[in-house]
Amino acid sequence: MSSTAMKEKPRAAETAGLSAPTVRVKRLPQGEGLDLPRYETALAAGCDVRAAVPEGEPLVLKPGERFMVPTGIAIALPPGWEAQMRPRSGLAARRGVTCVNAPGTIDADYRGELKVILINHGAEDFVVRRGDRIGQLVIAPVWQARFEEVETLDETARGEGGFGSTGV
Ligand SMILES: O=c1ccn([C@H]2C[C@H](O)[C@@H](COP(=O)(O)OP(=O)(O)OP(=O)(O)O)O2)c(=O)[nH]1
Repeated sequence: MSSTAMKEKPRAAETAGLSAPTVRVKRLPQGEGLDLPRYETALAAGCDVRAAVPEGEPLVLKPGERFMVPTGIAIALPPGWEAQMRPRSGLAARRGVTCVNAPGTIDADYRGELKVILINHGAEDFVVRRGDRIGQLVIAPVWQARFEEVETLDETARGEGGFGSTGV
């Protein structure tokens, strides 16, 4: 990371009228020695997470295979925030490797190890080595709504149209 990125205080959330949350990160034994998530550029939205597969024991994802890759970290988000586990576009574009469940949802009350559920949509084996950057975390505010059961919903111009109803 550039030292400029480190010195600048987080700005994007402040633009939206919120102050940046503090996310507590716990390094798990299998994450020993790996870099913790960090923003690589001043206004990056995501922080890369790394594969905590054992040293010298790379994981091989054959075409079509998927695997829940450990990251060696657990986090505590403050209430009202979520983390999204998203694919890295470079891996997607170059290798066809993405997250099956993108964006993965990390709940504020989850304390287990973060995992990246990778799938290899490419035509070649994809090798994951210890420390490889396999996904990125985006921290975002989230609401818990009140759900209210009703008999009828208000009418709209769209009505029940969806799934391409407006054409291509
Ligand atoms: O890509 C992901 C998605 C989820 N999780 C963790 C954090 C999240 O809080 C927990 C549960 O995820 P989710 O709610 O999507 O899973 P579920 O299948 O609905 O399981 P549960 O019944 O445990 O909520 O799993 C990850 O580590 N990586």
